[in-house]
Amino acid sequence: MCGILGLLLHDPSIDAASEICEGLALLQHRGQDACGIVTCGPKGRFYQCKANGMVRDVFDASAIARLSGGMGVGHVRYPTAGSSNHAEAQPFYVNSPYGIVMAHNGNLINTANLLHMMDAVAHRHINTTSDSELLLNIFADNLQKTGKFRINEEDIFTAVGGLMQQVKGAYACVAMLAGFGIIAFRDPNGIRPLGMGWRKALGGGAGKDWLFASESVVADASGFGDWEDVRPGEAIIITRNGVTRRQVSAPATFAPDIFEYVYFARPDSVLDGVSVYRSRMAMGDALADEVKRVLDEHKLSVDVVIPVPDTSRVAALNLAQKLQLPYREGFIKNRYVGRTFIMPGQQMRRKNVRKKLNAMALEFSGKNVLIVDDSIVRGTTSKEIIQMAKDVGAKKVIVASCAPPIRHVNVYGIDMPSRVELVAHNRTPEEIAEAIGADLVIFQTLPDLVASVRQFNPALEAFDCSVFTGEYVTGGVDEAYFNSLEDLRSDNMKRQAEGGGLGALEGKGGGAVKHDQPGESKEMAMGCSGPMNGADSTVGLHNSFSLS
Ligand SMILES: O=P(O)(O)OC[C@H]1O[C@H](OP(=O)(O)OP(=O)(O)O)[C@H](O)[C@@H]1O
Ligand SMILES: NC(=O)CC[C@H](N)C(=O)O
Ligand SMILES: [Mg+2]
Repeated sequence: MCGILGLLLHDPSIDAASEICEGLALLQHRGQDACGIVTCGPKGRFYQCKANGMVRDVFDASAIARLSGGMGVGHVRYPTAGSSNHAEAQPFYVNSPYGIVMAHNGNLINTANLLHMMDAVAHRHINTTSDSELLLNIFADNLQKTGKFRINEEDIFTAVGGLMQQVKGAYACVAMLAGFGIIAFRDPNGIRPLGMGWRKALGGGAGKDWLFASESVVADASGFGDWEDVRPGEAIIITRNGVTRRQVSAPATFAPDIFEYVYFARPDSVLDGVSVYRSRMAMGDALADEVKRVLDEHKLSVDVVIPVPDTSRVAALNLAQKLQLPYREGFIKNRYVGRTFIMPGQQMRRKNVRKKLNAMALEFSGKNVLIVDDSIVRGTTSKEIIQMAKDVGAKKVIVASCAPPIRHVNVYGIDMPSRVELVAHNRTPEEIAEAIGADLVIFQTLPDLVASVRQFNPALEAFDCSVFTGEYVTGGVDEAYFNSLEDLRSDNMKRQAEGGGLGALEGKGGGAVKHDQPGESKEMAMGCSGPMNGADSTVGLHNSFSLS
């Protein structure tokens, strides 16, 4: 899950970079691997800074000062395709037919066909294994087909409409056209979130500043109001002359990813008309009923409810209140360690659970504890914390999950590529309990989870629940696809790829990408030096491209 952001200030003499940076920090929970900002300054010149790392590490005051211009696009990355190499940090840039940059949240599922098309038909070079670079090139190719020296809104809508017919998968995108404006669009199923808001222009006057962001929390923090969601299959263009929007794809089932509400989004965000916070409260209420039923069935009682910081707190508190049980913060979190689930390797994830959480003996010792988490995916967190609870004297450890068992891979922007890594895959709840060392595991039912979200916006027809059901709303996902995904992205393969250099991952990336040209590593091509970039090679990826 990545975070994307686009900002257009009415007054081009005010730099947008510092606000984009603050906004990205608010989206940090969506991606911790890499981040980037590209701004567009006078004469349509782009300025870029992107690298691996968290927002606070990549952008210091001098980096921000170099990012000139009153509009820009930003990204925080959690890789789901390609590699973690900094060459795949976003936004991506192409210089033909116009200067275009793009930030993408989601994951494409027909990349092999698209790569072939880019190579054999469009003759465009894709320099990384990122599906997002591919997506940008498809957009650019569609613009190129207009054959125009200068394009207009109509051409852009046509290009995005064409892209929506060519591309399968999940994509919420914010693009920027040099000297023109910002374009946002969302796939026809609206799988990944994206919204927009405006405020009175900084610097006064009658104009408006415009913001696009993955989550509404960014708008709250920077004074943007009238937040509304980009509609599935819609494209919106913002220039300094105003807003134009168009439904560019035929209607499809609107199916936002329910896992956004379970885990990904911040509780203070509102996505597609549903407060994430309220939905998590409802998840806690519904789970309380299921917990009561199962405990009665097993003739078990619980002394205390303990959340797993951070995400499960909201639900756990409601659950405890409904069951009239004490709620205690038995695990204390080191606030300086990020989210573990979105870390890239299993070893790192396991080590970080221990670094991040500490069990307080006084809340566990001699008690039957009910630990509540939002989800159990690989079981990394639950396995470690159950052991920690037992080490400090818990009598019985029962785990309750706000989400049903996750038995299927995610292909839409969450890095769950391998069935065998999922602790619930091919296991019954009893077997899951055994695998993670719990005395009992209790899962939310899928109808209860769906109702917890939908009750706040009955207009939502459906949700992407593929990780629970194995049903994929876009189609185009079959056994062969799962096998190839597993071959490419399972933890095992990632480890081997790290050991064997980038080639190991890239070799499977699809026929069109020519990674094996002698003497040209990906890093050289996209990194700090070389013909495309400007000066400043010593400071990482800060540079500017001249469009003249
Ligand atoms: O079964 P697993 O593979 O361990 O994945 C599930 C866990 O990972 C997430 O926590 P994370 O630490 O990423 O973030 P949080 O602090 O927001 O809860 C999630 O909230 C669960 O606790
Ligand atoms: N999680 C995401 O949205 C990832 C975006 C894109 N697929 C990447 O790997 O960079
Ligand atoms: Mg957690």
